[in-house]
Amino acid sequence: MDAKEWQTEQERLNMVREKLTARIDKLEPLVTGLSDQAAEIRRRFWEEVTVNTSSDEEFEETFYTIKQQAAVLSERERRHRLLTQQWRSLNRLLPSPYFGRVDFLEDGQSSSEQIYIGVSSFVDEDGLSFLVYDWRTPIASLYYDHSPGSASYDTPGGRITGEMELKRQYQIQNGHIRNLFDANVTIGDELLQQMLSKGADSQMKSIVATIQKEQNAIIRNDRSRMLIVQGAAGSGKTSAALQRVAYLLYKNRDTLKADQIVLFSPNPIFNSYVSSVLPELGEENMQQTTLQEYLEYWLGSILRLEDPFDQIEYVLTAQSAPDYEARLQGVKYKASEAFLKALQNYAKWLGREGMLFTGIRYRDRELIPAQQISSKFYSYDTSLSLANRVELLQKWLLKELSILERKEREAPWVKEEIHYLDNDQYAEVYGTLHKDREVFDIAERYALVHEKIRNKRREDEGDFDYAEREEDLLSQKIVKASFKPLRRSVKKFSFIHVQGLYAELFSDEAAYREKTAEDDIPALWAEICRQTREKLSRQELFYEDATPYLYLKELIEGVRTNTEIRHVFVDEGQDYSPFQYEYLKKLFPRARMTVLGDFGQAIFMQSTKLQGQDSPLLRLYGESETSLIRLVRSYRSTREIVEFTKELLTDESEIMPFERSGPKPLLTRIEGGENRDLQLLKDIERLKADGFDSIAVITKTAAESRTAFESLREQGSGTVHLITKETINFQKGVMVVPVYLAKGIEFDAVLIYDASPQAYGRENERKLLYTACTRAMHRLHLYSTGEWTPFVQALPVHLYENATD
Ligand SMILES: Nc1ncnc2c1ncn2[C@@H]1O[C@H](COP(=O)(O)OP(=O)(O)OP(=O)(O)O)[C@@H](O)[C@H]1O
Repeated sequence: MDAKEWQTEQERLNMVREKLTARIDKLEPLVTGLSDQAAEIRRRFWEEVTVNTSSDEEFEETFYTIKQQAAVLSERERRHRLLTQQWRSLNRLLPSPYFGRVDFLEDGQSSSEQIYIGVSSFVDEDGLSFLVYDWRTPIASLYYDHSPGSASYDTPGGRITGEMELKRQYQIQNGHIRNLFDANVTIGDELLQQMLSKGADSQMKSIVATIQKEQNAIIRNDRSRMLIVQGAAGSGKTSAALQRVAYLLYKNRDTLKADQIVLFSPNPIFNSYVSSVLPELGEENMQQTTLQEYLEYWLGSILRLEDPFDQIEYVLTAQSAPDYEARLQGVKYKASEAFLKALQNYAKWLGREGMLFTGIRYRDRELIPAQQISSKFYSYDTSLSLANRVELLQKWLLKELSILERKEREAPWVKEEIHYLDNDQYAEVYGTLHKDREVFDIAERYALVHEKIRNKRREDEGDFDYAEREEDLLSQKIVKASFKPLRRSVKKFSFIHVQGLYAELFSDEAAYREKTAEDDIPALWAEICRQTREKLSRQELFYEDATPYLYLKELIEGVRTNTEIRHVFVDEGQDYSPFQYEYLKKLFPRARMTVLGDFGQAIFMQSTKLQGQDSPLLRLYGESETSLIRLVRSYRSTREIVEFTKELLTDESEIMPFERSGPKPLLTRIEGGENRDLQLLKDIERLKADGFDSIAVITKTAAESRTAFESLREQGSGTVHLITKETINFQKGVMVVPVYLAKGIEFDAVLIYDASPQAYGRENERKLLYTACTRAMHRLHLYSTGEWTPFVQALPVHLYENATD
């Protein structure tokens, strides 16, 4: 780039910054002014209105003044919010107003337009000239999708075609151009190189300056009901998902709010890792949750739920347990669409027979026996759905309770209880009576007059018997309070014995076949039944049972839906079962779904394939409503690390490295665990000295993490942190972490604590090792105290270095 061009760019930058500063200066007093005004209105709110309720007119007057004051206040607050937003986005632009430029000559026009692209738009005083375009505007797509030459972009009014004459990228820091690149073929390889060679951070960063074409397609896809992204480790799936949220919020800013978008994340640390991307882009964060959190919310008060981490810990460590094989078969089966169908059939069967109810008990007696509830239930029209009949039943029960409640007022225990009431309760009843008395007095006066006229006393109106009325009211009160929990539990459907109904499914094979019309039953069904029932008898649920249990509960009680949510994002989507997807679809009937995942990292038993003919995800909304985008280029790791990790998988075609070089992965074999730990600590020190400050020692399981952590600490390392499933904040530093908790996260350097055949020997452990190794950005070390895992042994030797060589 010649100096003159650079100079021109710097001058333009100065001009834009001056205008930005001028606008900020102009806005600032308005922002503070409006805020003061709003505060003042709030402070003097009641001074401005005189409350007068002495007559209807005065009351009305007061009402309208309050309303008017509130309207003024809310208008001031709204304007304040808008101006503050503007002011914030201008301030965000100031240090680095844009990162890209394209010169575009639209067909039919005589001159080209220079389009500068930044994190938000900035329009000149004339209200027409865009000094900076928001990266989410249609025209900004040119920058991500095309190289110089013929180019086009889509607008709501149709496609605009033309010629891109220039594409330039900027690195601007505090108002100074640090770098300028003119891109030819793919955008910003150089800029991307620089971004990727930086160290890992405790927080994910936005990638708007270097979004790649395939990623842009994910971000801007707004046609499909279901968008599936199958992308290799480090290919930017999570990044694309977060920029997509920002895009959707921008594009639909009048109709979509951040809390109408929900992201299902793999674990709580991940939440903290990604939480700063959207605020960095000037948007509010969407809702973030884990499926476990959701399940806990609905089932946690009744049952103790196993979480997915305990499940995987069992799968990885309990191989020698006698019930191991059956448990694995159970996990797989309960994740399947076949089981979903079986539950649907079971619900139909229950519509005819077999419902289990819990009788309503009250003060040690059976108030409404289960048998009576059951007879009532099966007396309803069978053409009604199960849930509709349950709703009728609920109404009937509430009515029955009212009748029984009235009867109960006569019970001896109630009279007795009255004596033990405290003063407040008496006072309350007295207050009610007092009100009644006024009414009575008027009635009495009328009666006296009436009597005089007619000259006879009416017989039906006796004197108001306070004592009797008082007692009535008190017993009413006492009984009502004692019936309250019954009503509440009826409202919560506790008259249905869901636990029993779920357990019934697992009684024996013949019964299961009959109730579910299922014929493809796992071989070890008897053992699966025993395990499930035993767990339930302890008021506990396996992780694989939680979603099906909730599903059955909803088939009976009526489906819970959330119609507010418009977009559901599922990250690490390969780790959810087909069953769980069906559930999510039902739960969010008005939402579009974006699922991002990598089948190469499917380390849980209940995984789902994201692509291919047999992918249940393609069927979820039907193929015509579904788009699939594949990402194969890995941006996270160096070429050497990608080449190594890619060979760990059997299907190699799915990852391509990005051209960034570093040392080959280093294999260190050393006798004795203690020596290994010492060596590992030495290596950590060296890595730190090389400037890497996010270093992870990755183990297969949580149990192994704890042992490694203790041992490293004993060897004298005080600065190592242990990451457990309870950890919610992700911080830089040296950490020991089980692989399944490192999902979605990255580190400068990864040290695989034990790469022996004992740790990673079975086929289902291949993906664990792959997932662990793909967390590394710049350095990857593997350690073993004996043999190497067969997955490493099978690698061509030129892919790694040996520490002992
Ligand atoms: N277009 C891009 N420009 C700059 N950096 C990028 C880009 N795409 C991805 N990255 C970087 O690559 C790394 C991996 O991205 P990300 O975590 O989104 O990948 P992923 O596909 O979700 O990975 P995984 O499946 O392994 O969790 C991050 O550091 C991210 O910032």
